[in-house]
Amino acid sequence: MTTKIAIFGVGLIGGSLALCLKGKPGITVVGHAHRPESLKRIEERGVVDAVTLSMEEAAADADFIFLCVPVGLLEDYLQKLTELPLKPGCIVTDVGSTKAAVTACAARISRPGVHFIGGHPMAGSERSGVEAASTLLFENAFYVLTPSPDVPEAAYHRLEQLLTHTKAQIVRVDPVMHDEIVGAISHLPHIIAVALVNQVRDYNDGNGLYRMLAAGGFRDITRIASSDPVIWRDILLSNREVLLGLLKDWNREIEGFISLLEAQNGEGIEVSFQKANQFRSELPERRKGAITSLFDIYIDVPDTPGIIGQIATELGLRHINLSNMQIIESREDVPGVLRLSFRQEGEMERARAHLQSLGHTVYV
Ligand SMILES: NC(=O)C1=CN([C@@H]2O[C@H](COP(=O)(O)OP(=O)(O)OC[C@H]3O[C@@H](n4cnc5c(N)ncnc54)[C@H](O)[C@@H]3O)[C@@H](O)[C@H]2O)C=CC1
Ligand SMILES: O=C(O)C(=O)Cc1ccc(O)cc1
Repeated sequence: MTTKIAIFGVGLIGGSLALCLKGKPGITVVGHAHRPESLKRIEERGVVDAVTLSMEEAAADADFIFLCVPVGLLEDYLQKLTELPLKPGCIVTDVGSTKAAVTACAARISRPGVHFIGGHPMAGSERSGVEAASTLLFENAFYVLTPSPDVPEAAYHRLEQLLTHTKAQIVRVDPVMHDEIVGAISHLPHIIAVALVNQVRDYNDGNGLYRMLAAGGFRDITRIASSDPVIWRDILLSNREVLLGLLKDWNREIEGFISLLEAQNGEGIEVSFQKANQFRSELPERRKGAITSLFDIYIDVPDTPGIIGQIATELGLRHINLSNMQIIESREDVPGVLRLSFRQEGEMERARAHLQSLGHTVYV
């Protein structure tokens, strides 16, 4: 007997889930595309066993249905599913970045024999589309599930069991609490990154040096501002109430700094930095959280023409995916330091071993 998985919205997250499940014993993955161009891209990327433009065909006899579309479309998709014949016992889940609204909607339109369990794999990237999908995306990440009290334990465990293929760690959280916490650690930082980039963009209109000198650290801390505008528009609108409260608190934090600076209160500034430093040192070491960290290594590079290209080629020949590279120090009189960033720890380890075998000094 095969287990049929239907994935609606085969983009970054849907495509990555498909890759985790496709080819596993007894599993068939069918993707749903909302337009012919998407269907072609999904076929070309080969992440599913079959892909269709028909919602009915995708949902028919599915044991699990994953809704992986932008948050603003989730309720629409749930509604459309209620109009289709679904297999008795079917589990419907989603991957949206907010959980309160979709869980409430599912409760309103629930029907006997079909179980909705909200989900949020807390891993991703600023990229989108099926081309960016990866089998490794969820490895070691947290995967939040938000079942309502009326979901049978057996259904919850079936989903939990299926998700072991993602190698993520499942965490059960109340949907409202999910939105409050993820609002603070993911959605608010997103707004701050975007606001910061736009502030500097405005300054740059008057002086192009801003953009030129913003390489490196500024680019890193604002990476998430390059994310898909539609995906993030929907997240913000869906978590609006929580975010309005968080932004008021944020204003208070910033007002605090304004007061400290106006009063030239060095001691107060130091106390604020110390408190942040202390709390930050207590954050889990885990490398995968709501905002993805890159895995970095540093190597000394002699001041030899073409050396950077050689290193990139060496990694490319071994199919090691480099996410970013940056020269940290490059002066004629000192050797440079090159930072190489990888999305996966495994890639970083392979790069480190290979570059060491070529005689480079590598620091982590
Ligand atoms: N991007 C990320 O890092 C993460 C995203 N999520 C959530 O996952 C869901 C999907 O996000 P991604 O995979 O990043 O986005 P994506 O843009 O890569 O994929 C979205 C998919 O939905 C499809 N879609 C279906 N109907 C659509 C319509 N009418 N308009 C636009 N697209 C339509 C698109 O064709 C595409 O395949 C969102 O709900 C998002 O909040 C959750 C965790 C991480
Ligand atoms: O690019 C990053 O680091 C992200 O922040 C990815 C991300 C986007 C949305 C989520 O709900 C969870 C993770």
